Amino acid sequence: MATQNTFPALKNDLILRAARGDRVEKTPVWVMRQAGRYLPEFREFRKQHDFFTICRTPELACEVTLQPIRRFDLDAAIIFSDILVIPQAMGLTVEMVPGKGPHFPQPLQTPSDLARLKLPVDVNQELGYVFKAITLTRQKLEGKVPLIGFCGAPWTLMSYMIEGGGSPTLSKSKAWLYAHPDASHQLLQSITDVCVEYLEGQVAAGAQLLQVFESHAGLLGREQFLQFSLPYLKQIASKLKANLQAKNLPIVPIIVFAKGAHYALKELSDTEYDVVGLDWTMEPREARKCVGEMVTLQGNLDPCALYSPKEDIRAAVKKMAEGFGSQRWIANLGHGIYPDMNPEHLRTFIDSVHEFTQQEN
Ligand SMILES: Cc1c2[nH]c(c1CCC(=O)O)Cc1[nH]c(c(CCC(=O)O)c1C)Cc1[nH]c(c(CCC(=O)O)c1C)Cc1[nH]c(c(CCC(=O)O)c1C)C2
Repeated sequence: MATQNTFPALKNDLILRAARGDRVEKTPVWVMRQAGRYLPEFREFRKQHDFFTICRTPELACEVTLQPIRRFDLDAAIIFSDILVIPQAMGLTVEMVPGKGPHFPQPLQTPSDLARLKLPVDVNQELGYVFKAITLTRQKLEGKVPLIGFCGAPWTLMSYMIEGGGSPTLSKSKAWLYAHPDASHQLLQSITDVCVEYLEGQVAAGAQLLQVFESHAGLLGREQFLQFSLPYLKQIASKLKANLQAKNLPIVPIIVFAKGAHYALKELSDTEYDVVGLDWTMEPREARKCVGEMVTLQGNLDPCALYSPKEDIRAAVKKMAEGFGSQRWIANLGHGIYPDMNPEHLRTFIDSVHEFTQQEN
């Protein structure tokens, strides 16, 4: 059974308090894709190392995770990895094509292809490299900020496994939902089982907060989301928390980020997730009215707002802070930061969150 390592004492627990709904003296902030191509030091590093080699080598993944923490006053680190390590663990080949993104040379085409998946997955064997990276990074962070672990949600991973890469319509994977609902549920359940064990392993390795990325929720309508996404998201949170408790591991807070699922915000808040992430299309006050007071919200500045001059970024952050209020909020962008963004504009975003949310006493 997994046992917890000992780690340096945590000096900044703002994000953990905000996630649990405890009082904070200022709003914590982190940014999706904060370790990545917009940083010149990451681009330099990538010239020397292949993407999945970085993910699979704990020392390299740790170094890249720490890059944004050295530069900015962030309140959390997120382990460098990718959501597509789960499809790899299930036996599919995934390549990262520079400048293009992920590519599956042999995606799933028909339900008979499910037989190609290597099931059940031995998570420790296939994904143990992520656990090692987490443990090393937690040590190297020296308690400066908490470390976030993550995974892709079942529908988002299923869609990559069928589309074979990014797709503007997801028409092939959505076709499965309508033409092969039973095979779709079978695949979604297999992915869910891996997600639960994978997140548990991340906590055992030292992750202090988790995020589940349902990046492709927006292309599902409400009906399809309630049928093919939400039940699996719910299963992940409830089974994970039960397993953590049974194994005497820390019951860490979990964030669900279902991009584009404005149509199911209430349902998302009625789950065992502690935090609901918002994309930039949702209005903070409306979202708060919809979800009530018992859940923390995360988000949600339009990432493209970082293209504006610094003064406008500050004004946008001030407005966002007024909308969310001072408690039960984790500041973030409404999706990941883009590769061509100026890191100094990200600094303005981070510093103005702290400036505008600092409490008097
Ligand atoms: C959390 C995370 C992810 N990827 C990376 C991280 C690292 C940690 C961090 O956030 O800093 C590194 C991470 N992952 C990738 C990169 C760039 C690859 C490179 O360096 O060449 C980086 C830094 C590659 C990647 N991997 C993926 C894409 C998107 C492709 C598409 O358009 O469909 C891309 C471009 C899949 C992916 N990967 C991820 C998501 C969920 C978040 C989101 O919605 O953006 C998704 C959808 C999650």
